[in-house]
Amino acid sequence: MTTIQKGYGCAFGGGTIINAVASWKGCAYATQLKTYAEVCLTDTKSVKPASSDCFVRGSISGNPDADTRLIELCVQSVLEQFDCSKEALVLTKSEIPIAGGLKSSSAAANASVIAALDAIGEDLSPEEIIKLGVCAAKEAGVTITGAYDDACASFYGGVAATNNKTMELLQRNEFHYDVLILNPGQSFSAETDVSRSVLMKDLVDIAFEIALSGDYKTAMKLNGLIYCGALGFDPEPAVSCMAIGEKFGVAAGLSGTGPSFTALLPVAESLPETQRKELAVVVSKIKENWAAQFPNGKIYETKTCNSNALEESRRFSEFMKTNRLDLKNTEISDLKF
Ligand SMILES: Nc1ncnc2c1ncn2[C@@H]1O[C@H](COP(=O)(O)OP(=O)(O)OP(=O)(O)O)[C@@H](O)[C@H]1O
Ligand SMILES: O=C(O)C1=C[C@@H](O)[C@@H](O)[C@H](O)C1
Repeated sequence: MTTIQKGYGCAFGGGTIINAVASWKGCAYATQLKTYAEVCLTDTKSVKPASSDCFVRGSISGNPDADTRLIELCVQSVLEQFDCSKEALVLTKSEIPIAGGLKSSSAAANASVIAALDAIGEDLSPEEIIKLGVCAAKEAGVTITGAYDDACASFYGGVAATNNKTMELLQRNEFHYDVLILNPGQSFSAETDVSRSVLMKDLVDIAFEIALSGDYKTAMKLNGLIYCGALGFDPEPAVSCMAIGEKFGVAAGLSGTGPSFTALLPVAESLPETQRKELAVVVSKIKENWAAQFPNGKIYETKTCNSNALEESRRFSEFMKTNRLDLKNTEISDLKF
């Protein structure tokens, strides 16, 4: 089997302002945690189909048991759209924990669609790229509403409010915060209780209007408490974090369908020296507090992201191709482009 063309894409993970499961309307923001994808087109029929209708074989670095159907469907859709009869391998490498509520599926979908386009040398509009990934996510069964909100945040960066039923982007803004993430460990975001969430539709609608008014932090706090109530999560990680970060107006809440929580803090570099030091103490205290609550959990320190995934992907592709690298043998920490 010979690889004849390669393509690269990447996209961002994120956090939730409003989970769309209750009312189809959602709002999400992008973080700097990324998923990278590499697509290799091959010139023989030796790629073993993952299922009878699929001529793309996927793998997820470091996660041999994870479900690869989403990325296979993404690449297959691109090849079909351009009548490309080649077979393909798609590999992802990611900083985003899988199925934790941190938009891992949206990032993987956007990254693999972009990588497939790069491999065949074709373009689609941002909207077409996002919708292709959302359709693949629906087909793969990894989403309830299609998660167009997450997909838009992962692609455009910033904060995006959408109607997931009509796949409309209602609002997109720049979003500048430092972000703390608690991933408690267990991952089951696909197994959420939809009917208990829908019970809260009237409350979530109020939170969504608050988000549209631009008060994203209040919307996020409200959304977090509503969904913790509906889904049986203890809101303590969010409340204790906000108590520690009160002086800095820290907002925190459940992300997606859980189990992760995210917190928005002021951008440290934007503060005067003394406050920056105080903020660093607050960050340490939040991390200690979360670690005590979830000894097996993982804590991530990142920032919101306001870059566009397609532009980021072009830089990534050029870096990989110029340096003749392949994703399998390259550490994420070495992807400096
Ligand atoms: N790096 C990745 N590479 C390939 N597929 C991935 C990757 N990350 C996630 N997925 C796919 O997405 C699925 C998880 O989707 P799920 O919606 O449950 O998680 P999430 O997107 O992290 O959560 P949420 O939508 O609540 O933010 C995985 O089972 C896998 O199929
Ligand atoms: O599966 C879905 O449809 C969704 C899952 C979560 O990420 C939510 O945050 C999102 O709004 C919708």
